[in-house]
Amino acid sequence: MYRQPSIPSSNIDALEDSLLDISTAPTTPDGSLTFSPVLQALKLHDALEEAALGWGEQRASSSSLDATMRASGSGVKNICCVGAGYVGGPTAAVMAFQNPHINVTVVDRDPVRIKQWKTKHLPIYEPGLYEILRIARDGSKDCSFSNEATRFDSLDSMSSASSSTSECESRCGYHRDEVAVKARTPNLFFSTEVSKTISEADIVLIAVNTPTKMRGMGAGKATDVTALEAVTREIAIHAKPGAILVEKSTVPCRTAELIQDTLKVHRPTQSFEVLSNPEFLAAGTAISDLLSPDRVIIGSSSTPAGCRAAETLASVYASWVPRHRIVTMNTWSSELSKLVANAMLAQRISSINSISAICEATGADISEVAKSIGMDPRIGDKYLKAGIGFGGSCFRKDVLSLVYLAESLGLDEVAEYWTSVISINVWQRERFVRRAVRCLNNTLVGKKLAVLGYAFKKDTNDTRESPALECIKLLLDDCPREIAVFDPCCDPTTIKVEIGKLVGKEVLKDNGGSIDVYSDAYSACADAHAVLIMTECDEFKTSPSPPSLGTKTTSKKRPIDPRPFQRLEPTETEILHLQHFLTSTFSDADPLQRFETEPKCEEGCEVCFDGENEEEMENTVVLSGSKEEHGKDNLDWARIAYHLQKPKWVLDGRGCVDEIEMRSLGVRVDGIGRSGWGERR
Ligand SMILES: NC(=O)C1=CN([C@@H]2O[C@H](COP(=O)(O)OP(=O)(O)OC[C@H]3O[C@@H](n4cnc5c(N)ncnc54)[C@H](O)[C@@H]3O)[C@@H](O)[C@H]2O)C=CC1
Ligand SMILES: O=C(O)[C@H]1O[C@H](OP(=O)(O)OP(=O)(O)OC[C@H]2O[C@@H](n3ccc(=O)[nH]c3=O)[C@H](O)[C@@H]2O)[C@H](O)[C@@H](O)[C@@H]1O
Repeated sequence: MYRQPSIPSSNIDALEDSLLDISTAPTTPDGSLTFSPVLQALKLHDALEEAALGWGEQRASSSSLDATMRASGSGVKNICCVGAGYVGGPTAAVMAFQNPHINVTVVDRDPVRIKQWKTKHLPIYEPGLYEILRIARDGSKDCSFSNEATRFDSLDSMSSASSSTSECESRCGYHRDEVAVKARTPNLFFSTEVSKTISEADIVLIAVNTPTKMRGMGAGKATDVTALEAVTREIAIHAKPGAILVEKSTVPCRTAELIQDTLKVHRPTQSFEVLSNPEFLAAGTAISDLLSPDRVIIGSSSTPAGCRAAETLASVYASWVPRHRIVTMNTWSSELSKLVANAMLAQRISSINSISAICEATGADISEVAKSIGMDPRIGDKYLKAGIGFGGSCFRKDVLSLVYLAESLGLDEVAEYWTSVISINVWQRERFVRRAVRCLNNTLVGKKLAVLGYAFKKDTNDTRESPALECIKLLLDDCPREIAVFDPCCDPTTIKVEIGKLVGKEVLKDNGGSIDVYSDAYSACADAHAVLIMTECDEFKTSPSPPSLGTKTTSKKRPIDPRPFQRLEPTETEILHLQHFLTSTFSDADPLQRFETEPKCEEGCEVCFDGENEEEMENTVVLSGSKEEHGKDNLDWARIAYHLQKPKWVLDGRGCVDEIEMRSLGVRVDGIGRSGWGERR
């Protein structure tokens, strides 16, 4: 099911190695169903529609100053983004895509990561990322298409955008506008030449990792700014006079001061502006979040130079973000806003999880409670999905950073309040595992458990701070015969390597332990005494799906044809919108014939070699992973149930399965937030 790009480790010194360990880059699961261009089109559709609408609003209200800024980009020619990770890579790609007149270069000290960004085997998986990268990184050809919307009554006789033109023309007998889109030269680059690229940049974005400090003062809470400090030094030495420095990384409040101090030490006679521009994208929806952000926050000093710098950065965003969504404020507010945004989201999850325990004990149903409270617009329905708690690289670290800040300021009550968000999260996982063990007669000895879902959320291969792993560690204490793990977005080898690293190689089946990782759900579940659902993947859901609350919903509706465009020079967002419509309608990865030839991998590329006939693919333009044309199939629970040991158990940590449907298959369900078998016994 997967093509495994085995990533050789970088050959850099020990300190850097340890920092790179913190910065994990899961591999791209080319074989994942989520790579289907049709699915990607459907998922991005809403974001694009919104972006196009936003442009409508903006066009109606935009000032001539905005228009001038967009056209000129306020003189910005080169942007350098330091850090080619989950934030740096996609952010730079979208910035370059939307600003063809600006060269954006992403630099990283990890040569392996940079090499991956230059090939079709990207180091991270995000729906829609590759299409954007293909245009910005590889350039594009001239293309043209009819400005007439596709007529669905004649779809059968059409196969592409251009054939739709001739069909319509011959039928209606008059000439419609053709839209011509000019070729683009590449303007997105990836490099390991950090200092050289910094020295050429008008704007330097800092998007390096800022994990929790693991030792010394503030260990376990404070932010480790080692990587940020190292980059700041590089910038201080090499940046050209007047360059604007931008914190994209999530940083403690008043970090801009630290950066200014470093700059002053190295360049005492020159002044630089430091902006705070935190990123709010979420894993799995990074591209739609970037294309259509709720807001772009820019913090600056209130001096004229600070405001000018903020305007310059705003002008880069204004190429695709409506001006009213770009909010400027003071630097400290901006830095703090990011921590608070994550803390508030995490707090909602802990709040609903705390209520889930009350539901289990009283007979109330958490999904019904969440639905009813979420209908109050003052509360809203997002981030109210109870489960085994939040994971991911940021919520925990950012809440802890806030706790540390409060403690440093002597605000103990505040620190205690936010600490409880983390405590509930840990407690919730433990509760789930306790319930699972209790359902299985308080013993796991000799039993096989199937774990469905390993990534910290659906639609991503990001496994940092995976709640599943924390639960697996707890389950191991009860000595099960086997824990069989499956995740539709993660590569089994990567999961094994990670478990070996974080828990110990001896726990893996290959080394005589009990954990095995499977590439399909049915083998993982065969003969299991219980199936534990740990990630809210759509594939795991029964039908009809339980009400979905909380996480950003993905539209299942077919994209609509955005034509006719009002102007004969559509924006990149509009062209992308059309491309998604055509891709989903005609299952063609390059319906506008815009893509340049995909970069070839080196001779003997391990990823290509792994099960694929590269020669066959060479002359075809494909989007990475687009060979899977079908959608994500929901699991056949009847098939799984048939092969489970009796009594058949599903322990649902993410509210994925319908209890009545499972009962009809002879399966007992126990889950989060409703009284299940656990209480009835
Ligand atoms: N992952 C996410 O979804 C989000 C992350 N953030 C924040 O963005 C920042 C970056 O996060 P990720 O992209 O997830 O991290 P990451 O770990 O995926 O990427 C960071 C990159 O920085 C590179 N790097 C570190 N030190 C360097 C140096 N001195 N010179 C050159 N390159 C260097 C690393 O090699 C790595 O490739 C963090 O502060 C995080 O809190 C913010 C919003 C979302
Ligand atoms: O700073 C960051 O790194 C990012 O952190 C989160 O994004 P992310 O962690 O990628 O994903 P989320 O969708 O927020 O989910 C986080 C965790 O919460 C869990 N969750 C989410 C929503 C919910 O209702 N219930 C719930 O348990 C998810 O399963 C997942 O484990 C924020 O949503 C982003 O805005 C932010 O930029």
